[in-house]
Amino acid sequence: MEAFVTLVATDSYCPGALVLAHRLRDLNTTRPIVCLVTPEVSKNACLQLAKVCNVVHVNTLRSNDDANLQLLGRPELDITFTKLHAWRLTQYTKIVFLDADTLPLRNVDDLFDWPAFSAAPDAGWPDCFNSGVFVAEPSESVYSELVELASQRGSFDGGDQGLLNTYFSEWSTSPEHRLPFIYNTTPTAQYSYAPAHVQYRNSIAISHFIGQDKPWKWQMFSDGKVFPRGNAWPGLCELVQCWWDTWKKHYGEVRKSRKQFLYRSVSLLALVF
Ligand SMILES: O=c1ccn([C@@H]2O[C@H](COP(=O)(O)OP(=O)(O)O[C@H]3O[C@H](CO)[C@@H](O)[C@H](O)[C@H]3O)[C@@H](O)[C@H]2O)c(=O)[nH]1
Ligand SMILES: [Mn+2]
Repeated sequence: MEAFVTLVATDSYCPGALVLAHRLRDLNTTRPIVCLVTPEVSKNACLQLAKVCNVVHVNTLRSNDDANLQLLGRPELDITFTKLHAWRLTQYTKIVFLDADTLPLRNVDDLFDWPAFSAAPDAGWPDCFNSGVFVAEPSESVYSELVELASQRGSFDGGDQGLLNTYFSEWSTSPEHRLPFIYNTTPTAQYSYAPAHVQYRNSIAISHFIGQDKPWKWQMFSDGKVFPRGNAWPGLCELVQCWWDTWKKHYGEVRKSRKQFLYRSVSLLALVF
């Protein structure tokens, strides 16, 4: 059996996982969806998640690597080592891991045709893979080796991506394990090559909102259209709109804020749970 797997280590990423799971289902996946959940996640969030996926409780794995996380500018990503628990899901022969901030734009069951370990290049350093989308075969021994490597050498970015790139270092020289970029496009990357996003828009399989600006932090006008954040370019607004349309489809319209003009996403969890 094969499964999609995601991770919710804090309530703040729960909306992401809910939209991801609904989206996979709306796009008619034939595979079960597993959500790894840590003890930090509230009971209410777990209840909501359990309605759309199989919740698997795991303990939090932290990198405790403040220096490298500082370099990455993301101190909150110390908990991403928890992702390693995906290798312990040995009841599945193959898994496709998707970060909670990914949004499939079409059915992506074809990812299961790829060999383990497969991943797509990272936009910031294409000789490294981005660890938000990968194909893997669960294995207790790989899990143990990853944990061992983490304790011996740590991660060069303080998160799972640095560790996994060190462990699967042959990835960069094995083309058969290199997923096309359309499986993990990153429209929020600092250098995101906007013209290519426009040119290949219809080929994108998965959009991945890397960085701190997650779709659930955006606001919306009362007509349901997203309020462009910062210098967001039109293609990005369209993708965030797609995320919000999925949310609205399954959880209804978000209540009007006191200002009457904008729907506030910040109170989104409170509105649903
Ligand atoms: O407070 C948190 C932080 C992260 N997560 C989970 O961990 C994932 C990774 O965090 P995210 O904010 O998505 O990281 P990115 O901005 O995507 O940054 C990059 O760097 C991370 C650390 O190496 C990798 O985990 C990512 O896959 C990679 O894209 C999320 O999607 C969630 O599934 C939580 O549940 N709560
Ligand atoms: Mn991510």
